[in-house]
Amino acid sequence: MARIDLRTLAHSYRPNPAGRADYALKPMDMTWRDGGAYALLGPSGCGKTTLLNIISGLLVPSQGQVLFDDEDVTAVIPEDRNIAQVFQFPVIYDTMTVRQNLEFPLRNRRVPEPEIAARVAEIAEALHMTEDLPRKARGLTADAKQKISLGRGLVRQDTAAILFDEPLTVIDPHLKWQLRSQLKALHRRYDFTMIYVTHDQTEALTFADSVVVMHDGEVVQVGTPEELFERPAHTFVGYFIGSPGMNVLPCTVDGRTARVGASEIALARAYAPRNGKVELGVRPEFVRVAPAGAGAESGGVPVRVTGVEDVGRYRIARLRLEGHPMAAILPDDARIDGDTAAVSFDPAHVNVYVDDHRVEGEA
Ligand SMILES: Nc1ncnc2c1ncn2[C@@H]1O[C@H](COP(=O)(O)OP(=O)(O)OP(=O)(O)O)[C@@H](O)[C@H]1O
Repeated sequence: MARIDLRTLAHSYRPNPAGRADYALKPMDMTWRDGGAYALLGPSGCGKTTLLNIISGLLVPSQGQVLFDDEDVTAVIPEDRNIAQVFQFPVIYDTMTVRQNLEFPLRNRRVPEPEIAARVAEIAEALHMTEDLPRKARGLTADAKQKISLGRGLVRQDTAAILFDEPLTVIDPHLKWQLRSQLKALHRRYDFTMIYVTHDQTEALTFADSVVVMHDGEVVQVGTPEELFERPAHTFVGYFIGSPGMNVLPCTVDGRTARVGASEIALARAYAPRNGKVELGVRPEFVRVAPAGAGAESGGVPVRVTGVEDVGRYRIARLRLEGHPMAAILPDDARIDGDTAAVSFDPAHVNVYVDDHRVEGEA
């Protein structure tokens, strides 16, 4: 497996790109650690597949370099890059047996026969496919066929990295979590460098040690699931991760106080007044809702209650603070009477953003 470095990489599908908006990938520098399990997460059209195809060599970037263990492979064709790629839909040989399908990538590399047999048995066992080995692929379900694709991606030991492009899209939801944990177990066992593309936050957060969040052609944060939750580096990460996403409220800051309209909110750190678009971000999990009137002395600010939704695992209060919509997750025993209430925020979990980027305050 290899470490992958992207140096001032950018890509435009246009022949003569004029400005940033013409780039599907804006200039980026990034390192993918050898043996890392990464999820590449972002909404449709943010550039995930473009980035993956540049790493695999299916696409040559308009600028910058791709390095595998310090070797520049930007101009190297996919076959010579030693990358395994698993796509959304099964890529297998229907007329071959499952065993032959799994053996194929190894035969191609002239791996000795005893090694092929051992490796295929190991991967089939890890994917719970041992009994299917003698069967023709043609007669299998879509799920089983995609498992063969995963197996073909995982079977080689000499790949620089394994790239997965939304590989569980066609898989039955019941099987999804099972396959995800099998992939994770295989990662622990073999230490593959894995990049797993998805637009599904649950899939990303359960699979990866490190999540790379993309938005509009840019990597806006690389972090552990906890970091993305606790300290979203960009307001987009706040919206995109979490359900409901982070509340983002326009404010001004001065010292340890943020002001949203006439309401004052305490901050854990001190901030100099800032120009530009200043906002505070607080997750619905860190908003406490109290009866109206639990006001100034307890740090609460008045809100209007526009609704309470029961989503099964918890209830969500929909509120308006100085006219701005926001949400709070309610503990089981919380009661809301009428259409007004007071909210307070846990200062340690209030983030401040300037022009969408998180800024650090002074201790
Ligand atoms: N071959 C192409 N020619 C021109 N534009 C393209 C091409 N492929 C992708 N794009 C554009 O580049 C941008 C990024 O697309 P990309 O497929 O990389 O996004 P994605 O995050 O993988 O989306 P999805 O999850 O829908 O696959 C989009 O605006 C898309 O329309």
